[in-house]
Amino acid sequence: MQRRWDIFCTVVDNFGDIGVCWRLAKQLTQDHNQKVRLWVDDLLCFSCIAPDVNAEIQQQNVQGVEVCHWQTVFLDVEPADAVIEAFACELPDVYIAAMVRKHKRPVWINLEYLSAEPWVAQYHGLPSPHPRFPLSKTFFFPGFVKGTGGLLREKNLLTQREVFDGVAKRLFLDQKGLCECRTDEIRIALFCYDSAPIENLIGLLSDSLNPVLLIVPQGRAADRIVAILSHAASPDESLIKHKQLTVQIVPFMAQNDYDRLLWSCDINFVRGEDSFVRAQWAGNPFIWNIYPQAEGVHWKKLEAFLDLYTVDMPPEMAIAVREMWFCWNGGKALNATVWMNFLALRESLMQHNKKWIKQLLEQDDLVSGLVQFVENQL
Ligand SMILES: Cc1cn([C@H]2C[C@H](O)[C@@H](COP(=O)(O)OP(=O)(O)O[C@H]3O[C@@H](C)[C@H](O)[C@@H](O)[C@H]3O)O2)c(=O)[nH]c1=O
Repeated sequence: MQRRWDIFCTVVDNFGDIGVCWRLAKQLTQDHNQKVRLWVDDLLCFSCIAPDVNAEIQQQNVQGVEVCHWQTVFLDVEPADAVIEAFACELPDVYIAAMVRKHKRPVWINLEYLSAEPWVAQYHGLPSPHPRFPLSKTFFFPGFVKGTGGLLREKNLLTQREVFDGVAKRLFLDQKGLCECRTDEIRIALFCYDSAPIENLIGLLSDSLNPVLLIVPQGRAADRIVAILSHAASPDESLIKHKQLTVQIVPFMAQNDYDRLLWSCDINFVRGEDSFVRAQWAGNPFIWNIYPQAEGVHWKKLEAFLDLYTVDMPPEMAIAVREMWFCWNGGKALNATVWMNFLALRESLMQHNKKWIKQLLEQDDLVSGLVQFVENQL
């Protein structure tokens, strides 16, 4: 049944908050024929991942989703049937009061951050009564195992990814002005935080046995690489060659194109939450730079994911993956042995990732779970 949804998103930092909400809004609209309003407080950040969004327009229709600028003074609007507050952002009081006044109370969901920690399945689906209003919201926890809310996955994602290999891939690379790949060249996409040991990686890739093409979206990591390789920079600074390494700095891409970039590369360095999940659906070897949190809380999350992801790997393979990820997150120095051991696993990781995807497919995707949950409540 077609329901109306309001999704509220505050951009804390980076692109992950709006990245997740935008996918969620699109999937509700396109895969489930729902009517979605997406309230975002930072349209400029949004327009980086969705160039169709005009940061100057307060209310606009983008790919079937009604995009609204969430401003401090919130107008009295009619709440939808289902309301999602993303990542515990606080709904405006005036909106909550309108929810209370509705004859049929909306289903209120707090969509949480993704974690592989075992407690997630226990907390997923728990209600939380509001301290001031006679309403209750439900915690929805995305996750990797049964009993959690699952992961964002469009209905036709894996089919699209399969048919992409071949002509479509070449066309995409061409369109994006990405260098022609030599047969022995390793193509790597790099998206990471400042804390990652980029200097070490650049050194290792420069001395690589094979030529390497490193594709880096504009941003702080790209700036650092330009600084590191300043002696080798070409006049336009978008293509830098140093020994075996070619660095190509590319404009930040629309989200759909970024997916295609992940499908096109031999190895994907990803970060945060959304690109991390997309790298898993891409199926190529990937290395996760986890969002660093105070007091090292993120290490537990990293371990929890690695426990799930490596459990079926032969021990040497599990060790090599753990070592690489540990070093990439600053646990210890990244050296040639760690990198070479990881690189040697490329083929076996492709095979492993096929099994991993199969395992992930055993659970419903996040949006199907949300739609089902809302239908059961209304
Ligand atoms: C590199 C690139 C990314 N993207 C998209 C993919 C994702 O939707 C988004 C990046 O989001 P993430 O991978 O999650 O990384 P992030 O670091 O940008 O976001 C983070 O934000 C913090 C506030 C959260 O606490 C983190 O958990 C995480 O979500 O940007 C593009 O659309 N084009 C690009 O060129």
